[in-house]
Amino acid sequence: MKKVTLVLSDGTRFHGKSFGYEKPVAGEVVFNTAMMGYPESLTDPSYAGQILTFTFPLVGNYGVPPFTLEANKLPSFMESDKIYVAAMICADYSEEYSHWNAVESLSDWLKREHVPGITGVDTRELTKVLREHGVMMGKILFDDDEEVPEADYEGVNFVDKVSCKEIIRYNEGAGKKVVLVDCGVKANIIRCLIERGVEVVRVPWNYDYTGMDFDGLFLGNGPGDPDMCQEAVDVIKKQMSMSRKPICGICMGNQLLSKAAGATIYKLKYGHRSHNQPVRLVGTDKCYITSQNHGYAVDGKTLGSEWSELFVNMNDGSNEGIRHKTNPWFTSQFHPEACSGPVDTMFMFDKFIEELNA
Ligand SMILES: NC(=O)CC[C@H](N)C(=O)O
Repeated sequence: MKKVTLVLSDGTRFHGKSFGYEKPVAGEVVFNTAMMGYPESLTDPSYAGQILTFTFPLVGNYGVPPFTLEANKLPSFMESDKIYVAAMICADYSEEYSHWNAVESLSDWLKREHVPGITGVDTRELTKVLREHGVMMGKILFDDDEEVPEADYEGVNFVDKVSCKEIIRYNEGAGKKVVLVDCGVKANIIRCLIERGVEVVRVPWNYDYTGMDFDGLFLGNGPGDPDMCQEAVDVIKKQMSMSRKPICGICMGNQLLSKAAGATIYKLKYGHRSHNQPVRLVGTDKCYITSQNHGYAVDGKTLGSEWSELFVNMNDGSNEGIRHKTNPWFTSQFHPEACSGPVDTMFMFDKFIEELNA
């Protein structure tokens, strides 16, 4: 295994060994504390532009599932059609694997998709650095004097890079029609809607759907800074001024609806990326354990007077969703579709379908 170095923007260096594709890359270095789910995380388009550190030490031991498509054309085991992270980092890569659906090793997959992977890194120390300093840009170098393509995270419109370019329809003629705004949507969000018997019309992130014939609007997840997506916010505002059709949003969807509701966005120090984020349903003592992957947050205090917070994070008090006081418009910052992670908040989809049929 070739030696490789991660250099953070503050100059901190971490050394490890390469087990993926060998090319220098740069990206925002983030960490996820989940214990499993690397096929789903690596293919989650919300990680575009980021170097993902897995804090759970052992990675690769259950291999990689095949890229097969279901009848509805969604990938059976992945969250999209390819790996979106710029690179991945772990402490102890296992080339040996065992799992009922594994067809290749993580190393072979990364190499085939031209994505670097580093093992042997002290990921506890790296995570401490990121927690204390906040997330930072980083470079992965195979030789010390290597030229790395320049990369930025802030100020880049990653959504435009990963969104579909044309309308895609699922479950045509099924019944109620849902417009799904694709900011980089995960497959399981689409699957959760299809399973509930609706037709899904997936549109590009900046598409003006307000003139279309549909019953409800769904705003999906996506990478990068929501402030880069003003075009999407303007269409949401237009839609809200025209009708009170149900609207639901997840993650980036929460941020975009909140912006349309007048709220401002700020960057979290090191984000929420894990399977065990506790959120409280506002006005109750009910707490849910949720799957999350986000670096930005809604400032709940800046929401318009017609809106209130729906969920708050029990670790840091940050916003985890909003609701309109009279119209069926609501969101979550967490991922009710899981994939991977706990499925305790699937009721978000049921609630949306209930509103469609109300
Ligand atoms: N998963 C998402 O939709 C993430 C939203 C946004 N890119 C953030 O980091 O906050």
